[in-house]
Amino acid sequence: MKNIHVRSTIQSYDIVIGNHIRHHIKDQLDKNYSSILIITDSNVGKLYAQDIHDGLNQKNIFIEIVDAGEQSKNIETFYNLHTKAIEYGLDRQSLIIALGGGVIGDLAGFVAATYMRGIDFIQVPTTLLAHDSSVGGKVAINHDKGKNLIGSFYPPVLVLYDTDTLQTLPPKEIRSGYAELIKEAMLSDSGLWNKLLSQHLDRITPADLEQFLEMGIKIKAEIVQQDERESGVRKFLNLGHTLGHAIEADLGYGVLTHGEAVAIGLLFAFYVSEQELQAVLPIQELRDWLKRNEYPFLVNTDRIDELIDLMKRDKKTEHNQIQMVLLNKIGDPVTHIVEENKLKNYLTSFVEREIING
Ligand SMILES: NC(=O)c1ccc[n+]([C@@H]2O[C@H](COP(=O)([O-])OP(=O)(O)OC[C@H]3O[C@@H](n4cnc5c(N)ncnc54)[C@H](O)[C@@H]3O)[C@@H](O)[C@H]2O)c1
Ligand SMILES: O=C(O)C(=O)C[C@@H](O)[C@H](O)[C@H](O)COP(=O)(O)O
Ligand SMILES: [Zn+2]
Repeated sequence: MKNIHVRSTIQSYDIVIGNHIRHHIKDQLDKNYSSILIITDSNVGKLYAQDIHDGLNQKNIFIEIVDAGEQSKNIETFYNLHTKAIEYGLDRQSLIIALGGGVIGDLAGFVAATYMRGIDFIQVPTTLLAHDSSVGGKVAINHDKGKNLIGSFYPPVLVLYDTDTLQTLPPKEIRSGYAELIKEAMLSDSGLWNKLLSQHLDRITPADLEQFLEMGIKIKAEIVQQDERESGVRKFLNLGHTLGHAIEADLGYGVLTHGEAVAIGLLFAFYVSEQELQAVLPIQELRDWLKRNEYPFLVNTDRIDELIDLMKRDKKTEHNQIQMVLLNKIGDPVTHIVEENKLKNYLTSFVEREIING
């Protein structure tokens, strides 16, 4: 079992990583909660909700199951969960457990952040992608006009990462989580980039995945500890997301996974870095790796204007100026204002080069 401590100005917490630790969640609680609401989704609930329930070994445990998928990160599901919390009689000494991937972590975390102005919550991540989403305290739901536009910074009291649950994760979701690992690798000079790109996802071992997941968590934790509320270096964690989020909203939430959309965004960030910063980057290596590993290159090619509008609504936009995270080289990110007309030209030629002719 490994323990990574995350310092927070709001609420510091531990990330406990281990195999089969979901059965022993009670050992990690340092409070006596009046009641516990486990929020999970229709896939994860079937597999792991009972284990968590039994591992808690107390009275007043409730389970709420939402439909699996990105569409559940919406205002209606959020409201319904509040209704359930009220009906179950949750009070300020109650706990919410987010059991699932990033959708559940973001959704249940935002319910916890807002129920009675905030009650404790624990992240029990079950996807590879959640090495990113369960750390750092960003919780949110989507709006039709953009990703995560309604949310808060609200850290969990604990992250309990049972890596055994990754065994049941479909290959598509491994691919999705791996894209966020590649993002973290681009931000760091830890050697993770070479390690990740030397793998093929069909042949990756659980031990390798666990090692990468831990490295990803450490890179993320290091950044959020320096800038919890994203006024500076935390923006780097948004590498690939200016376009990635726009693609997700434009295609309709859930058409691509978050990681698949971010992967396209990462390639675009390389492309814009070459144009704007004259950076020399391993763009060919990334493109080839993504193709070899069957990442879908899907963008509505006739909706460039709509994509630019969505990119303008990105949370990094200030005074109407679009800000992207670019790279001078691997391990050397910068935030950079990209003028709108130039961005439109870059996106048009990127789409022609990578999506239409790719
Ligand atoms: N808060 C943050 O800092 C942050 C960071 C990155 C991403 N995100 C958000 O995370 C979300 C994506 O998270 P995700 O990729 O984990 O998606 P997800 O939660 O939808 O999970 C992906 C799919 O895998 C299934 N699943 C989950 N765990 C499983 C398991 N162990 N076995 C079998 N099936 C399992 C789910 O039911 C779902 O169908 C997006 O909404 C994204 O915006 C948030
Ligand atoms: O933790 C962060 O900060 C990130 O940007 C991590 C991203 O991978 C994640 O998708 C996050 O939810 C995006 O945040 P947003 O503020 O752009 O919605
Ligand atoms: Zn992300």
